[in-house]
Amino acid sequence: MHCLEVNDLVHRYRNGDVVLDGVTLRIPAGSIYGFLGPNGAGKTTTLRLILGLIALQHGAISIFGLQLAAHRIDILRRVGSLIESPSLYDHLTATENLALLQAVHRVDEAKIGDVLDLVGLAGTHRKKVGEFSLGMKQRLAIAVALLHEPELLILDEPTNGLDPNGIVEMRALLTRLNRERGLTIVISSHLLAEIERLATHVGIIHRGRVLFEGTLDELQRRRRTHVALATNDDERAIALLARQSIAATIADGRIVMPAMPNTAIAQVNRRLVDAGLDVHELHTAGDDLEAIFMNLVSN
Ligand SMILES: Nc1ncnc2c1ncn2[C@@H]1O[C@H](COP(=O)(O)OP(=O)(O)OP(=O)(O)O)[C@@H](O)[C@H]1O
Repeated sequence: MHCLEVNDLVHRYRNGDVVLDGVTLRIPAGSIYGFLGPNGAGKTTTLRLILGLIALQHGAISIFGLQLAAHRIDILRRVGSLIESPSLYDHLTATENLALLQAVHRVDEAKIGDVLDLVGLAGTHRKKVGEFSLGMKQRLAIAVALLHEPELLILDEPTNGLDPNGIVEMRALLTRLNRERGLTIVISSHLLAEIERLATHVGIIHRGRVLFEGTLDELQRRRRTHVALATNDDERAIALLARQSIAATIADGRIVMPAMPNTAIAQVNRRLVDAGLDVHELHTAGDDLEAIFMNLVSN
């Protein structure tokens, strides 16, 4: 069952070019869906349309099997989101911030403690949000999004600006929400590495068009691999490899060779070492997001 279906969205900002050009997405219930694309690809615009924050110009959106256009209020009551910067009051504590929204959503007061526990902010007590780290603020923003117990959580680049520790915490939180509460999560990002560690499904958007949609496994299968090598004399190494008919080039300070089986990699290593070279690094690596885009676009 799809929790969210987006069909043929076309969007153009006033006096601007087309920024979404037929975007169709299928987000399975219970998935963590990574919505990937470089800056300016159209991720935020798509998410704004899904949340009814900007007017739909063309196409259709259905959430929980209901058309957004006809059931907007009922649907959005069941959706939590974090898009753009969260509106939090710096001079209030986490509990006080949530208490304001508790009144708006008319949820039980006990829910405040629940969501603070869930995002790991239960111990902040009298600390004002103005004194929070960025990671704590982001987690509080997620607590805000969770207060009314949504079934679908939509997050636009929630790890932007977080340090590595904050990113790890955010990933752990989202995985827990998905596994323990069965929440469907859509998370946008421009970082493949981030999505790879988190998502079950992936949609890749580039210049307003969806280039790929499928499971993470399907994406990995499309990902071309290569062998990366670093030595103390890369030019000599390339010459030695050429003699074995291995086409090697230098990219990003490393020698890059076509993918090969482990036995062939071991043989390359042996030949280089026998020739007196020091091998600092030798491993199989996958394309990065940029290379995946190039591959998808050129296909
Ligand atoms: N309010 C706006 N008015 C005019 N153009 C806009 C507006 N918002 C976004 N755009 C343009 O629409 C295109 C898509 O932007 P969008 O923010 O949806 O992309 P994105 O994938 O979320 O990128 P980023 O990661 O940089 O936020 C960009 O070219 C952007 O300049």
